[in-house]
Amino acid sequence: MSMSTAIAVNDLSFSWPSGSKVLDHCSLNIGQGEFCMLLGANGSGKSTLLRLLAGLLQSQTGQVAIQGSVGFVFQNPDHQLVMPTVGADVAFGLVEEKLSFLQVRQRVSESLAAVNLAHLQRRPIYALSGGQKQRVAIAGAIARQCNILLFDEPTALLDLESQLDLVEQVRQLVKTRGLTALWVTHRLIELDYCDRAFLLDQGRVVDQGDPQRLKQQISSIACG
Ligand SMILES: Nc1ncnc2c1ncn2[C@@H]1O[C@H](COP(=O)(O)OP(=O)(O)OP(=O)(O)O)[C@@H](O)[C@H]1O
Repeated sequence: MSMSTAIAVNDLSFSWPSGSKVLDHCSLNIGQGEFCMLLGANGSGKSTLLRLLAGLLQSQTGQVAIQGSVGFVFQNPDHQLVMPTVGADVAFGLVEEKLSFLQVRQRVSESLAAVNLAHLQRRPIYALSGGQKQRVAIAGAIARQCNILLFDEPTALLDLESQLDLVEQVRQLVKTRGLTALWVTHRLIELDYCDRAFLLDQGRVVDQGDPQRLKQQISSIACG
């Protein structure tokens, strides 16, 4: 079966002006409809890679090809939710698009329903749990019709129950809507939810494939 490529990274390198090399001839491919995870030690270049994919940073050498539009979900939702209420925040992401009032209302309610938050549309952001805030950020990306979702340690601030709720929800969204997702994590239990995983070390993909194999390998390194 051939699968079309949603994210292609080819021989990508990136250094900060200070000279430290963060990505070093990094390559990976992700097919449309895949839920992939990216693992690696602190400083291995995971966040930098996501920022290059999202166009928030420019690479010096190598290529990035993205089929579609990218939505980004950060570790701390308080850095990305800007409006006072749930519905207003999702609508705010649509200001650049030429939509009628009714179209905006439709997109907001449809995207909140997709993350099971339809009942919280009028709720102030400050009154949400961490997991609910992350779902508002995801609804924002869905409202903008992003087909590629990048997650930078989205569960780092969540307790175990909300962590597993979120990753399960993202898996369902990816599978029911044919989205593509790349999810950075340090929490190995989350590997149970993805299709494929990549291990980054010193700015290069050093291993990739079956998440359960990678999980065993990483936990044996961590314990050994
Ligand atoms: N704005 C910046 N200027 C200079 N160096 C930076 C900047 N941002 C990150 N770095 C450095 O780039 C390297 C890679 O950082 P990056 O955040 O991509 O790693 P990471 O794998 O996401 O790590 P973590 O798991 O800790 O989030 C680190 O050594 C970091 O100190």
